[in-house]
Amino acid sequence: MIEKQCVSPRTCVTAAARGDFAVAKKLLPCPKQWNCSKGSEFKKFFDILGDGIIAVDLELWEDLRKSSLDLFHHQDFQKLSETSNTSKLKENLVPFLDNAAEKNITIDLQEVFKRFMFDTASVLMTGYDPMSLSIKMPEVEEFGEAADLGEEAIFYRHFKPVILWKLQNWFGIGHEKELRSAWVTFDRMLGKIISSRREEIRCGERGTSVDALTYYMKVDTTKYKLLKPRNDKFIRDVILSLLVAGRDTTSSALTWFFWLLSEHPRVMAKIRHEISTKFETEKLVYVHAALSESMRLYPPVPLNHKSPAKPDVLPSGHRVEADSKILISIYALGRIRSVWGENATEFKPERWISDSGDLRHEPSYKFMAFNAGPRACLGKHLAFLQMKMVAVEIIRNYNFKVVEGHKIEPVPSIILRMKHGLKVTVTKGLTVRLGAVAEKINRQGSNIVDSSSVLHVQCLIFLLMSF
Ligand code: HEM
Repeated sequence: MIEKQCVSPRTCVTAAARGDFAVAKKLLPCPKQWNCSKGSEFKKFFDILGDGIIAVDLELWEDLRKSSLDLFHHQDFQKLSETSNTSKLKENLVPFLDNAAEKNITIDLQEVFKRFMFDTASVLMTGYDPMSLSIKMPEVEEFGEAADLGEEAIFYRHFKPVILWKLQNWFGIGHEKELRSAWVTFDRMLGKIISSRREEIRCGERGTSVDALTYYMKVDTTKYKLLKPRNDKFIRDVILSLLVAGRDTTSSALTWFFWLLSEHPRVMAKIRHEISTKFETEKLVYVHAALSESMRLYPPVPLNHKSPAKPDVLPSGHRVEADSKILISIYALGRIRSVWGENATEFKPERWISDSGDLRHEPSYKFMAFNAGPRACLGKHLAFLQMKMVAVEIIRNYNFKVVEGHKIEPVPSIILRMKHGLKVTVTKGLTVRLGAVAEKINRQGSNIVDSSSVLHVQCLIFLLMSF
């Protein structure tokens, strides 16, 4: 068990998460002994991701993790993220919302966030802007549709006997049919981008590019021996994982956040007050608290998959065998009363704020939306920054109202999306209409399909399947 093997388990996993593998290894001589891998079954479920960071274990993962850390910490990469967010906001999101407000068009905020995140993630990871969000929105966003359907198919693999989904895949039927076509879409789209970048690099162009694609095509293999910068399939795997990690999670988080705000006018009023008095994103304590609170209740990645490298004992006292499948319900964890208190199911951003008015730090093992330990999310900081920029821009300039009677229901998927999207109408200006607030308070809970109960059923199924 990790607690028994480590001199100091917290130091060990924290060191690994930071990328201090030397420190981590001193405490635990071999990464295999961290007993924290995802296991061979995970790789089978997520075969579409190939050898990308999300799906692999051990030494290859270590090289990918360390090289990604180098990239994510690079000042130019962080600058690229900030400038692409700013320009997408000004040049695409604002004109899109202005147009919707002017023409009184109902829009799907979930679709808007997905496209926004796809465009910005694509600029950051590939240097290419697909322009999927614009006033003349292309009807189908190919990558997004493929990712959504692929993620649903992977979710169902968790329930089916392996032989069944393999046969379905072989014959191209059911959800496996969608997964196969998603695979073709990813290969085609990334194949084109990779070959044109190789050509640009060959011609001496893109010398100063800092996107992930260029970085991995030129990655230092004396430092990262297992990476294969010249292998197109390898590059496709690396970039696909980064794209999926950046796009789907952040758009899911923003969608649930905006829905929760529409249900809690008191929180919205406090956010409006904060953003009218503070102008730097780092100082937006209440916005940060509200985003964390939203992800506690609606974690974009609701499940986490672990597989012990050798027999182990969980902190609960349960014995687990080597290679057994352990699914942790992050969704359930965020709602447990003994962990979060009697008001665990309520949306209360104040729980994240200390008496002195600063942000209250919650350990990652308690707030697991970004995972904990060596495989913790690498993009947490970027994600918070991006979400705050988008939230502030929208809240400062627009009022939005969820369409009367619109059903809020989660899709059974490995990413917590809304089944029917988030349909809203938008108006310009900061004025909070008091009538609308009162009306909202009266309506609270009246037309919401209880998403909690749907997800509780999902969690229960998972628990039953894993034991
Ligand atoms: C609200 C936004 C986000 C949430 C909730 C989130 C959550 C997570 C979670 C739960 C994991 C662990 C997945 C697993 O073990 O299967 C993860 C891993 C990861 N995330 Fe994020 N993520 C977010 C945004 C981002 C962004 C914007 C990026 C990149 C720009 C990113 C990059 C990564 C990477 C590279 C990993 C793999 C880490 C590893 O396996 O070592 N994430 N994220």
